[in-house]
Amino acid sequence: MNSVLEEQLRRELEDQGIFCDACQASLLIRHLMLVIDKNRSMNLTRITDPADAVTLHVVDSLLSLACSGVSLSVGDSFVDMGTGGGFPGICLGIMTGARGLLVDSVGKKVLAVREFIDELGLHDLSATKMRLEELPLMAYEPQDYVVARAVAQSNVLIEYAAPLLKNQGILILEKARPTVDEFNHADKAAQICGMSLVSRETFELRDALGHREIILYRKTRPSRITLPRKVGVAKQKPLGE
Ligand SMILES: C[S@@+](CC[C@H](N)C(=O)[O-])C[C@H]1O[C@@H](n2cnc3c(N)ncnc32)[C@H](O)[C@@H]1O
Repeated sequence: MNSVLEEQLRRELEDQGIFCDACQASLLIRHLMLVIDKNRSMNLTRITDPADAVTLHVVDSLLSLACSGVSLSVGDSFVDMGTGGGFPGICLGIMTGARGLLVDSVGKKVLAVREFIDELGLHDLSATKMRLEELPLMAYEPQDYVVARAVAQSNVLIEYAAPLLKNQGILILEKARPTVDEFNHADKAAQICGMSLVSRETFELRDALGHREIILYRKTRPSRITLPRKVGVAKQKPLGE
């Protein structure tokens, strides 16, 4: 079963221009199977058909690696904001060897992600239970990359990410179909938070399973406001709206 899924995964990633070796494919599918298994006792995903989950979770989590503005690799650091069952953080860690901190406010999800990390032997990844607004107040080093998939509107994510990134650090947003309004709000929030748009690339998942956009922002200057704002304010009074 796993070997069929590994082949499917490698083929679909290759179609997106992403090379995945046999060892990486094996780890990525083992993570997916751990998620599907854990999903029997807690809510991590609605997608439980393994072949669909390969596309909609694993391939989807890795599309940013096809973007020319992303060169995440060993020695780089990243934060996965709102990791859920480890998407995209565990997938990116397996594919790149980068040092990742996977963050979620739900303790049960973080415990599950820690189990997955231990089981897969991913020593460069760790998971912590925290609100994203509180993360910059902890003594974490400024990050090379911050990523988020399916967590909040782009302007909110830009506000969460700005104080986590080092100068020239990159924010990777994975979106289905952002509206013109969402994009305009993000643009204004980026100006306030000291971020600049780098690129916006579109991808199609196999068999019309989904249209995706990977939007990159770069931290280029200090924020015009003090960040982070208090917990909850980013969503209650979103920047740029
Ligand atoms: C829809 S899930 C997506 C999970 C995962 N990124 C994925 O693509 O499967 C959104 C996750 O973000 C987390 N989240 C949302 N807002 C958060 C915040 N302010 N701080 C920490 N985690 C947050 C939620 O607990 C949830 O696990």
